[in-house]
Amino acid sequence: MSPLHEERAVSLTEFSERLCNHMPDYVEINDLLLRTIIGINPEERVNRQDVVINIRMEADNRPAAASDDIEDAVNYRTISKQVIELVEGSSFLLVERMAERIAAICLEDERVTRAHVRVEKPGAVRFARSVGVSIERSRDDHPDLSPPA
Ligand SMILES: Nc1nc2c(c(=O)[nH]1)N=C([C@H](O)[C@@H](O)CO)CN2
Repeated sequence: MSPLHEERAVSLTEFSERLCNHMPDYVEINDLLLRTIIGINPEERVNRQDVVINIRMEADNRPAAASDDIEDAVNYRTISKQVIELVEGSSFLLVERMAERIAAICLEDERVTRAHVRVEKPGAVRFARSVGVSIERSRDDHPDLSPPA
């Protein structure tokens, strides 16, 4: 192999190692406990119940770390307020629909490349601590959203 090709091969190897080893940054909202109408059973349609929401948003945290300016951060307080407004004002039948709508809120911030959302209903099923769903959605799953920043 010529020196030029060997050099290029090394850089491709290094590139793939960096790509495979790159751990994303996250902004997290943990154990957001809200009460809402959620469920398919008649009593769930009239009585509010607890839901526990966990959110992990992939976003490059380095700009905010460098500037120490909240404007450069995905503000978890802003996202939390939007999620609280959605959930407390909703009456979804399934936790899947709630999780999808929460992921869409997260991805409205163009710095968020991927949203991990878990929605749980504590005590909704007898003998289980909680039941629920976990989803991961990227900007590609929402073509109507702007491309990554
Ligand atoms: N995959 C799902 N299964 C079930 C849901 C749900 O939202 N997603 N909901 C129910 C009931 O509302 C249950 O939470 C209370 O009996 C059952 N299965």
